[in-house]
Amino acid sequence: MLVKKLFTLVFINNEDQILLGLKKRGFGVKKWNGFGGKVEPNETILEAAARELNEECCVSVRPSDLKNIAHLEFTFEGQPTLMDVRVFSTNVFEGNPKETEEMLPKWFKNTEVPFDDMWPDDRIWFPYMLQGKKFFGKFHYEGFDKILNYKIEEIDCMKTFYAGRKST
Ligand SMILES: Nc1[nH]c(=O)nc2c1ncn2[C@H]1C[C@H](O)[C@@H](COP(=O)(O)OP(=O)(O)OP(=O)(O)O)O1
Repeated sequence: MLVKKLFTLVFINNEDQILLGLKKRGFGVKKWNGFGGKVEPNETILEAAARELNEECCVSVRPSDLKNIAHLEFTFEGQPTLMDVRVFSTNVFEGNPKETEEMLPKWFKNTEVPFDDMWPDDRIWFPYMLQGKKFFGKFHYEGFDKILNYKIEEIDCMKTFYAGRKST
């Protein structure tokens, strides 16, 4: 049986730019990605998303300004963990992104996202996000570089999507 672990992933948008961070250590090291991490037992998912963003690049958002735009699931061949990732975005934020021990933040034009240095799945689902669509994606990996199979679908309403799931 798969053990689900809940994560957040936050993207900050500013006109035609998106804020990404180069992960300096741990899971996904040397890859550009949004900001996020595990949800602690004493916080809501939105609080966790805002906290991780602030810890990783010193940008502040109000949890209520975060829009849930997608849900992603990642599994790895031969491993019992399912990474359950809630994806959020917002263009309402405060502060200039600053480098931290975990992340080096940088603004990228929406047309110049560095897919060669990101998770391979990002190339598949970023176009949905950049077009303002809501979506669900499910990716099964061999190791961390090869996608064995995947599924992606557009969603009308995230609330309805979560209501139809057994948990989270
Ligand atoms: N295949 C993938 N594609 C993607 O775009 N983002 C992924 C991904 N797999 C994981 N992520 C994201 C989800 C989450 O935001 C982040 C992983 O979180 P971390 O391991 O950095 O968590 P924490 O910051 O809580 O960890 P520690 O502080 O090191 O305990 O990477």
